[in-house]
Amino acid sequence: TQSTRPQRLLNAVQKNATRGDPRSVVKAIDDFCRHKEWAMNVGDEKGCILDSVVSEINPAAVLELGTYCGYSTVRIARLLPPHAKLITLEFNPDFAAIARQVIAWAGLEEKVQLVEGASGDWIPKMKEQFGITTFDLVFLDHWKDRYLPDTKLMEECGLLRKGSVLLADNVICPGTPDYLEYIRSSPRYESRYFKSHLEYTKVEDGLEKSVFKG
Ligand SMILES: O=C(NC/C=C/[C@H]1O[C@@H](n2cnc3cncnc32)[C@H](O)[C@@H]1O)c1cc([N+](=O)[O-])cc(O)c1O
Ligand SMILES: [Mg+2]
Repeated sequence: TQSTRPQRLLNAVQKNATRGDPRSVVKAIDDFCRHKEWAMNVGDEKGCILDSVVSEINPAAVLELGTYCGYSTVRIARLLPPHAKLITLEFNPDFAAIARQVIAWAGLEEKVQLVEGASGDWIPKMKEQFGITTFDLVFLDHWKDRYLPDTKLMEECGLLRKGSVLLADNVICPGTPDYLEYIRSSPRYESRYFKSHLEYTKVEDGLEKSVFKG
């Protein structure tokens, strides 16, 4: 049977990265995507901005929307303090299966809870299912038309506190115009755009960092 790109990405990790070494897993995926097959990971350039935001917040509770192959899951989880938790939502079972193996190869299973399902279904269940009060950081990287409805849902479900940070990928390419319009005009957020490039290309893209004011 024909392999899929996520399967070939996992093979590259298992071939080129060292078990238990998250940095080598990140490097193996970036090398694969830069030299073999492009894939929609946040990538190394925007990944450095993601790293700096995670390190600055030092979050205890992180939510990632859209795991895909687990690249940003590994990038974030490798920086988390002990006992911190990253919950990542992925509704495609094939992608979830690959991501679980990438996360395991990095040795980060203890810090990551991968939940198979749709963000719209799971956001309302975060408190009861995982004992979450609020998230310190949310990384949005799923379907771009879901950023706004899911942000409103997180507000309604009381998952954001004064100081919670939303970090959104792809606000330029492919673009999330309705989300940007909302978050930049809302008095409840302080937003800042981090200009960068679409992963592994010279096309402009960037991350929008928004702090919830409560
Ligand atoms: O389309 C992009 N990302 C969408 C990512 C989607 C991923 O999140 C999951 N998902 C979606 N809604 C979900 C709801 N709930 C759970 N998982 C969900 C999908 O199963 C997929 O694994 C994208 C595209 C480009 N690009 O250059 O074209 C570049 C990027 O960096 C991108 O992130
Ligand atoms: Mg993205």
